[in-house]
Amino acid sequence: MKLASWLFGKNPEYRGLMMGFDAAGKTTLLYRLKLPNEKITTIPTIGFNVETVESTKGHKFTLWDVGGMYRYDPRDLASTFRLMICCDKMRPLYRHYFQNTDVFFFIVDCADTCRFDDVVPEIQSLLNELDSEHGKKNLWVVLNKQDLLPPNERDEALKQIRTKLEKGLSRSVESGRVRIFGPPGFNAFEHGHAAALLDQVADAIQGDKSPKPLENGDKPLSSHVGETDLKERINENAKRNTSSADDFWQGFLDADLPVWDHYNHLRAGYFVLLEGMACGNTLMKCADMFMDHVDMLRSKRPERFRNTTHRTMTIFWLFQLQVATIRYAHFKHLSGLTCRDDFPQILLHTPELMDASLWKVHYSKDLMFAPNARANWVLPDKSPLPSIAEPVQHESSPGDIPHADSDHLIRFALTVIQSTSGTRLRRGAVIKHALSALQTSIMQKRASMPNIGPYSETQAYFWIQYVHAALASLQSSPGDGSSRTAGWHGSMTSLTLTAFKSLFDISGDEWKRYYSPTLWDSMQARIAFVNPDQAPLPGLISIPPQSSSSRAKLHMASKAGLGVATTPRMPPSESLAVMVAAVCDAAALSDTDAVDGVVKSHPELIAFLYDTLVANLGARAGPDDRPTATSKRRSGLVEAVNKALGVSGPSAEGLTCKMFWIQQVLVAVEQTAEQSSFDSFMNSNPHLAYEGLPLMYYSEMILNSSEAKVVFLPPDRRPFPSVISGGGEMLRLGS
Ligand SMILES: Nc1nc2c(ncn2[C@@H]2O[C@H](COP(=O)(O)OP(=O)(O)OP(=O)(O)O)[C@@H](O)[C@H]2O)c(=O)[nH]1
Ligand SMILES: [Mg+2]
Repeated sequence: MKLASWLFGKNPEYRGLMMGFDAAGKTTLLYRLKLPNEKITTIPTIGFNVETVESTKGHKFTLWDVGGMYRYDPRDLASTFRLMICCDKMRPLYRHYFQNTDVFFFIVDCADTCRFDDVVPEIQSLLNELDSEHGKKNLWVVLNKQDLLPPNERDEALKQIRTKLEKGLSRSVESGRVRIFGPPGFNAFEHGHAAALLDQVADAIQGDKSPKPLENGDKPLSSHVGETDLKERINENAKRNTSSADDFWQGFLDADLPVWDHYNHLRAGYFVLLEGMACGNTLMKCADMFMDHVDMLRSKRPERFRNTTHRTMTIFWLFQLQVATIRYAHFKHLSGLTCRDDFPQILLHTPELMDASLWKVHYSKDLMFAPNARANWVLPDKSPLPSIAEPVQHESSPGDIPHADSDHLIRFALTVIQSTSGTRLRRGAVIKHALSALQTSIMQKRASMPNIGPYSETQAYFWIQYVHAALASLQSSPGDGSSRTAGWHGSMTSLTLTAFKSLFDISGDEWKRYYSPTLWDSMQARIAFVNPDQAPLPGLISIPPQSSSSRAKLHMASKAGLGVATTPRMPPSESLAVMVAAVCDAAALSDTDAVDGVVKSHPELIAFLYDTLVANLGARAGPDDRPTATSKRRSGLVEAVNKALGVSGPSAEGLTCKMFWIQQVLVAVEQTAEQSSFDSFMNSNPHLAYEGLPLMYYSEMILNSSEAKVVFLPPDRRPFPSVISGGGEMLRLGS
């Protein structure tokens, strides 16, 4: 069983943080350690790089390379950008970087004499920061770029640098807290030098016997109260609360619960999770549902339901319930979801939940009761939240329908309708664009899967019409909805293929009512759309009585995070093709719209970022890029990113989200041929069209935190791509 770590939560290795002024060589050093034999070209790090590297003695280090932690110089354009993302707004969040870090590096550019006077004060303020918050930690000052010192002056220059550091940081150097590392000639390009650094650090850590490597494993939640006590309380409550699950839920909806205590809070929260996730809602949405309910209870029965809503507290408990539910399901080897009646058993499996003060393990009182935490979701400041166990990925999720060869067409159609309804995109244009991509994708698929039929324009259009008719019934007004929607209240846009097929009981043979097999498979039908010969195409399709809406709900809840498969995967190529078509159409439509940086949808966001970044990026890195040659490009990049950061709109909320997309588009721009048009750029980088991409890197909890809005948080699911290969050379991008 693999474990997803939770923001800096658990790592089997030592954790190191690389800091220093811009262009000191942090990224170069990191990638020299990671890729000993490759040419390394860098551009300024936007946010972070993170890599796991191994010392020659086999010690693993997860190294974070944080771009630019230095002061603001108004003459230097680059630092404007740094200031914005890294200094003022970053300071309160240093704790997120420092937490669980075993060793710190401060990389110094020995050839940068202009800024050398700033090095000691910078390190000093860093040490103060570490002192106050993180106890005694080791800091290694690395004397880099010695190859740039003139050979005949090198020894003298190095001596001066060392003396300055030792004087300025005398107490810390004497106590061994600060160690200076800089054997003669040290430079980040040489792997031998970098490897020697890591070995010394590993030796020092071993010698100190501390810090110890972080534990791996699924540690239980910790609580202030004993487990036996908690279990007793759970059993007592379960005995007292004998109402059936349905009666309890009805009582909650009608504000008619006899007691509103911690146990019933949890029970109601668990029911809301089951209900909300079955409609494809995220945990954040479930929290909204819960708070709406509680508001309603309070307004109906203020004497019984007193507590006012608190967003962080609500999300904290719902998340705990989600984790406990998943753990219980794994423990019991349940293939599907838990049900309402499992509640007491889930609690008994994770009794800590019964401790109403469990939040104190993770949050300080000051943080929890601050107005910001009441109104927004904030990340814990004391200890990370528990990790969600990530099960082995099963090929089929619960409720999955065996793969049929028509699935790819149905999925294609579903994505067309989902991506275009409610937008101002031209469905016709998107379909036209997407069909040619579909044609290519089918041709590729047929090479390995001969059971897939050849591309047919008629078949593709038929399914678009059919899916459209089905989804139209979900959008019908609530009055007539009850008969047609068979109790389905989920969102149309989050419906997965499996859930959709379950809901409408689709087998893949539906076309037979409309087309004769001869016409359906004819060459004529492949080339262009032909009208049906058996019955006119449907305009509206109701959910059939034999529909398995419960299976659909099960599948949605599982996908939303209450069952198996917690890390999302990339959509299949036919869906991506539609999304690419939508982005290209948005770009064609938005000639003037996004000039002020206001984008209304994801496609508009990508089109805007592409325009902004490509227009401002300037010349690309050449094969001979060394410090001076890259400086122009560095400031061009910073300017481009600054402009791109001006974007706003629902798809670009918060700094983490913006920076994520900027980074993704930048990497793609660097990888794509210079002269390519926007359409071919998108066809080469279809992942950019997928709005859910951030969730492949970030958990929902991080991405939706109020911290993620104001600072750029590192991903907790997987590192950003930071390697670019093009024209035979590797370019390292600051993540
Ligand atoms: N000659 C020489 N150049 C180096 C050395 N280390 C890095 N460089 C160059 O210095 C420039 C900056 O290096 P980076 O590794 O990007 O610097 P950084 O510290 O990551 O910079 P930011 O990401 O902006 O904080 C690049 O052009 C590197 O090729 C070194 O030891 N010797
Ligand atoms: Mg860097």
